[in-house]
Amino acid sequence: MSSTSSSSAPESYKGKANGLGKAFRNLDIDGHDLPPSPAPSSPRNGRKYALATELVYTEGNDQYNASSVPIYQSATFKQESATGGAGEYDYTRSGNPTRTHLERHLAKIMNATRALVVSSGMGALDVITRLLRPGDEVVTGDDLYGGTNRLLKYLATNGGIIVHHVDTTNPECVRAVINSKTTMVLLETPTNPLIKIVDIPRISEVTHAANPSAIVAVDNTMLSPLLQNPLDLGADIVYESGTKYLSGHHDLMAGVIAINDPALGEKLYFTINASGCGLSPFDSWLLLRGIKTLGVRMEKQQANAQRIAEFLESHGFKVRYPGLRSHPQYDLHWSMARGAGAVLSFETGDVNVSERIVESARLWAISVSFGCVNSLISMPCRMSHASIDAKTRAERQLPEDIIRLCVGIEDVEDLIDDLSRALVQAGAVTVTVDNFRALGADKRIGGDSDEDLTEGKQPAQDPEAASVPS
Ligand SMILES: Cc1ncc(COP(=O)(O)O)c(C=O)c1O
Ligand SMILES: N[C@@H](CCSC[C@H](N)C(=O)O)C(=O)O
Repeated sequence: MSSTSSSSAPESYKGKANGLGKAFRNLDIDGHDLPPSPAPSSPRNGRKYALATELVYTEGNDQYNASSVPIYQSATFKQESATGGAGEYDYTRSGNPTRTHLERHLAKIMNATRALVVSSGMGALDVITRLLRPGDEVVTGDDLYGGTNRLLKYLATNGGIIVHHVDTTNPECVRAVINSKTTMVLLETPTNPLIKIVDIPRISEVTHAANPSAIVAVDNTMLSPLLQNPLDLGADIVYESGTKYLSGHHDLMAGVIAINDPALGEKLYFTINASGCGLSPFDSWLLLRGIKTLGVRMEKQQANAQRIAEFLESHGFKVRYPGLRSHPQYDLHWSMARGAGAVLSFETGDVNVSERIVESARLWAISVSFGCVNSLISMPCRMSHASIDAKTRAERQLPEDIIRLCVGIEDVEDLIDDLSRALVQAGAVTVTVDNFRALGADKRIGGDSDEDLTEGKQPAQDPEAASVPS
């Protein structure tokens, strides 16, 4: 698909077959190893299609040949006899045909032998962390989604788990804390919200060498299976918030877990059935529907994100986005992923200025989350990461002024216009006749002078008084 030939991709990468030679390597195409289902979603002819095709291609054996998998909106399924005559399904907490169909479809596109779907991304992490026992040690990053940090803190406080937050961009920092009690290494890449890149293959290698029974779990929410397959890179578990790119419309909550090890799959399934967090039939149907447009949505979203990132950088902002060559881990990112995604963050140097930008935007909705078709703007320290206390945020060097942009599928010129207006209105830029430049930009780039930048000129505060150069 054309996301592979995006202008952000390194030259050496362009023209590669989207990693699909590797994708589906572990696919059980006939479904023999998958849990039984009345609704197969793998092609019966066994043919592997390109990922963009597989996203939309499903097969079922519905009695009426329904093109859209039916929603089995039933809590119970009648049995044929009272004694051990359990059919394929008995109770929706334990299993439901719509959910199974979705799980098989996800296993296919996540290049896993088994996928499981639960009621939210945090629900997925909750299921995964129930593999831990008191005294176990977890190694994780120092830049993590706030909710992930919160759950780990809860487990450290109440569950007897020891959690090490280290700089996971440096595999040596991970190696330094791994010991025989390390049972899990939990990674995000790109991280939320600092967009740091973590070397999944290297950390998996280091972890498994130090402790072969330790599990490497990767949160792939930022990229989705369209752009990165952590299981192919050495991870043991991949999980995602289906609330984001997989569904794409912010109309449902879901979490997805994918694995290749059947024994691990059984343990995770046990927890889902025992705790009752399996995804409902209606949300399973809705998520399946969303997945079918993942390819086109992501392609447009990341093309827009690339333009926005370049726009902000060209006006002197410090931008974090792996599609920019200035990203310090650009090569590492592209060695693992097939695209840069559509989340970026930038800094203004002033929390109040950032707040004004966010509040001045009109097209960009002030909202947490990402992956939606609509563009969103947020201040992570006040919103998605507010559950990390201010002291910890400071220790982990999370800039209070950071603004996160989650780019949607709108017309990119409209997005740039709206952002430009918000920057001017917020006084985040110095405006000249035909340009504008981030305040403090020249200090950041080592005093480079800019012909267009008038020394000492006051930033425009009045939106109506400022025209918006592009
Ligand atoms: C990277 C990441 N992982 C996991 C989650 C949790 O997902 P959910 O909101 O679906 O519980 C989120 C956001 O909420 C996230 O940003
Ligand atoms: N109030 C919520 C905040 C959810 S943040 C959602 C998303 N992961 C993001 O990064 O924007 C909470 O406390 O969890």
